Amino acid sequence: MSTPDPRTSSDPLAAEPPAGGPTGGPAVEPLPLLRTRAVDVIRDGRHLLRGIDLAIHPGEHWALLGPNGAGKSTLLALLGAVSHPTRGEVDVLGRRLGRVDIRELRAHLGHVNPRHPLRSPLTVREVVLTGVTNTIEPDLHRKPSPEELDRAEQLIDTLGMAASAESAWTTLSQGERGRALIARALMPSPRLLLLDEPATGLDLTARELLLDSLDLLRHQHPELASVLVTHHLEELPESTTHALLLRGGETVAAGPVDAVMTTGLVSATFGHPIRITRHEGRWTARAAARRTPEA
Ligand SMILES: Nc1ncnc2c1ncn2[C@@H]1O[C@H](COP(=O)(O)OP(=O)(O)OP(=O)(O)O)[C@@H](O)[C@H]1O
Repeated sequence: MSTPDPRTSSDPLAAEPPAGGPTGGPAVEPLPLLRTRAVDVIRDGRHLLRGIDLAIHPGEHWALLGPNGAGKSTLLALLGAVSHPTRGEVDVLGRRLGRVDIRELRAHLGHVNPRHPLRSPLTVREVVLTGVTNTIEPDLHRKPSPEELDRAEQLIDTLGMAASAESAWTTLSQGERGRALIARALMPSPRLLLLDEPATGLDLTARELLLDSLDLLRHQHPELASVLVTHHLEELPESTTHALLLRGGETVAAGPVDAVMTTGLVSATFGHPIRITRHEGRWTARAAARRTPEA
């Protein structure tokens, strides 16, 4: 099979987006990196997802929000080519799930699993370098190239881990591990980064460092797209562009973040009156007062 020319190909697996605009002919709407159409997931006779339609383009940063059991992890598993839909279509990087080797697809996705099963005392740098081979332990038969070492250093710096590059994994805090895992997931230059509740269990400083790092990363890599799953609006980086609200396996709303993250739609999603405010780019959610306390 011949390799498509990344300068002319519209293949989202290609390293660069197709040319367009003033120097490359008429601007073309980039192909979505992820697309789902009328997706249902049924397991053990239960509808876990129903009628999910979604398109995620380069440069978009989606929040996937919903209460416990809404189907967020089930949807992320489809987007990460980890599982297949029961009905409907899922295109990941232009490839239809069910028609391609999903292991090949996964190599182009940065999937951050907060339950990374590493037990040995590798350093942060060594853990980040395992992203090249997407293995838990280093491949002892393979020496990292100077370019890979440089990239690891840059990512460690972007994720705010330069001072801990030599620290052993086993001694890291949960927040430090989270940031190291994002750097690891970015080693193969994925077009898409999937983050499953990256801020869960972090203290305030660790959460803010993580969110700052994500903002910086998105600024430095404008073509990257991402999907971040959370229950908490406070855990969303300022650079979030879009949101999908899920309840009971169905979409409540999906689209640009300011149109979706509203008091009415978030309240409907969580089944509770919740007041949303956005201040200096970040969101807060508070239960709306249902009655005035008696004097
Ligand atoms: N293999 C399965 N068979 C049957 N039910 C399942 C299966 N996997 C998940 N579920 C159920 O599907 C529903 C959605 O689960 P999912 O983990 O996707 O939700 P979630 O939004 O990620 O929840 P949480 O916020 O609690 O992590 C849950 O009720 C869960 O119990």
